[in-house]
Amino acid sequence: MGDTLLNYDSVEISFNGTPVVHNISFSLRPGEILGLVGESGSGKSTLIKAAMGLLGDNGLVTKGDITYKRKNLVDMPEHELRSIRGAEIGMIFQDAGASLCPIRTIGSQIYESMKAHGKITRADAKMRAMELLSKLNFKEPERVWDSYPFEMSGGMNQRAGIAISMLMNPPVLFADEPTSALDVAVQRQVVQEMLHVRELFGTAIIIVTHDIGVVSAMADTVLVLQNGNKMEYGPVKEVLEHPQNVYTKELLSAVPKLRRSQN
Ligand SMILES: Nc1ncnc2c1ncn2[C@@H]1O[C@H](COP(=O)(O)OP(=O)(O)OP(=O)(O)O)[C@@H](O)[C@H]1O
Repeated sequence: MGDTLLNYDSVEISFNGTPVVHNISFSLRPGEILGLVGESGSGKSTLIKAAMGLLGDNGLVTKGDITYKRKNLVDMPEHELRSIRGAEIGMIFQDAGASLCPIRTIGSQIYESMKAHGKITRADAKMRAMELLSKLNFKEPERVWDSYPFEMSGGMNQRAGIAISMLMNPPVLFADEPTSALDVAVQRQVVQEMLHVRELFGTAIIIVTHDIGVVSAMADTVLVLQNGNKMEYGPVKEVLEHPQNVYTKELLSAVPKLRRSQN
């Protein structure tokens, strides 16, 4: 697996000494989109938080390794992890609007986050942001820059959140339930934007979702989790068309909301 970017090898994660994620292995190649699916509490968020060193005080990777570009993230000191987060591995969450500061414009927040990663003037930050927002087909990039989060719809905030996380051009993007707070039409726009990001920048994406429809619309590979255990893992077509176990079949019985053919 020469060109693997991110690799989970026999990972166990525990909270307060009790394992909640068991023996999980998978890998992510440049430009690959992996769907991480499973019901609430199955360990999806915990798996991606572990790579970022965001498990909190009582959470720990108790077995196995998580490597990014061959560096082990599991025992990496916090100051090194900080330089990985954002610049190497970008993150977007369920509700970008809520994670944006309500009393500052999107433009100020973009400028702040770019300044945190290196010296840049406000004018240069704005230029880079305008360029990126245009590439991602935002109709009025200037308006996004000048808006407060409450002035934009949930879908626009989510799309802006994705664009902001791409300003550093990270090779990997973690998207934790990025569509679940949105209605179906807007979900489709967010899925389109993530596909566009992959197309433009070759970004590898792990999308955490409980929506098999989102997985079938955008993922190349899928990992199905139940109670912290790997139920299935493989190419999306194979897993969705020929699920091997009852749990996956049950998940699939929910009507997919999005399909590749509708995009
Ligand atoms: N900080 C924590 N302290 C203790 N237990 C935790 C903590 N965070 C998660 N857990 C436990 O780890 C398990 C996996 O949780 P996790 O949030 O990763 O699931 P999930 O699949 O992402 O669920 P959801 O879809 O609801 O976000 C659950 O049993 C949860 O209770």
